[in-house]
Amino acid sequence: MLRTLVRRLGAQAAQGVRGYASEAAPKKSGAASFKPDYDAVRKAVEDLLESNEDYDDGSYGPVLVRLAWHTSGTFDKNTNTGGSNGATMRFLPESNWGANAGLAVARDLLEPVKQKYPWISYSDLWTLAGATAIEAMGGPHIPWRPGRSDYAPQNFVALPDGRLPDGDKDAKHVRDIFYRMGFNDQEIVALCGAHTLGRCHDDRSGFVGPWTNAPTTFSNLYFVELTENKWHKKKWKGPLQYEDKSGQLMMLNTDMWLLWDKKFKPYVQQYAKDEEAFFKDFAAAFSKLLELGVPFPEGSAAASPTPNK
Ligand code: HEM
Repeated sequence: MLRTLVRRLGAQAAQGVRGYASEAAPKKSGAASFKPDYDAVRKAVEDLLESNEDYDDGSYGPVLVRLAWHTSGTFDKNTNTGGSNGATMRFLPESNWGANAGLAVARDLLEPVKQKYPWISYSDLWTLAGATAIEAMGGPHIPWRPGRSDYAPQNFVALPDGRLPDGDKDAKHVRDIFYRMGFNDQEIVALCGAHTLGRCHDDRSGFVGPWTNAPTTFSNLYFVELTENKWHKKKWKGPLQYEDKSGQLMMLNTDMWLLWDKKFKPYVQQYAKDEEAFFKDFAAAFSKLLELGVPFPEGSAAASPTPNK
């Protein structure tokens, strides 16, 4: 029964992979002198960020950060499954999960970079693109190292849906999801500070609006808004979300729970006051997120090919 299921999912996976470049390993000829240039990949990603001024708030940065997070946030420490290794979001059913709605934009955006630098795995590319976007939008340096590989469609086992968080749920749900990945309360709050970027789209998640008035700049503004603004339930037919008096800014129920929960709240308050602490904690937690479940060679510490400038 299990075997049939795996086979069926494998077949779906093969459908889901259509349209992506084949898994090209670094060319063997001249392999001795081949040195992957990750800085060139970073540069190619940076060039894409503001390549379309009509897209959202003028930057693809936020959706690239969401791709890096969703490809990594499937990790389950108890079964050691999920995570960025394998880039399984290329395949059905994960590519079609409701939680991943809209991420085809980010995956397709990166496709020309993959074509130009075929030696990089999708899993390294997607995570490096997220780290690059954070830095390019004014955020901290994110320690990143290569080493992820892509599963061939026939070798991959589909993950169960439901590993990513739902915005209309409470603190227990948030803890269930992030503890499963191996994060603690402080890391959870730091990571959710990424909502300083980007916006919700009604045709993706069903929610609408940005969390801050500067959604293409990485800052601690999300925590400032959360603590200093006044939030009330939005009156509409859509899913439960909160809005401020202006009606321009929003918070998800899970965002509000960071403020309402006694153990989360001190970190929200700290990060609202101290951007440096937020940057430091975010960089550590985001780097950890991108590495969950990746079988790096022993002894290779997280390090970026582009050191902090
Ligand atoms: C309780 C945890 C979380 C929940 C429930 C949640 C939920 C959501 C939802 C519903 C959206 C809107 C998607 C859309 O309509 O386009 C969103 C966007 C976003 N999320 Fe989260 N998220 C969570 C944690 C995180 C984390 C940990 C990160 C990164 C470290 C992150 C980064 C982002 C970014 C950057 C966007 C904006 C994407 C864009 O503008 O296209 N989120 N999130």
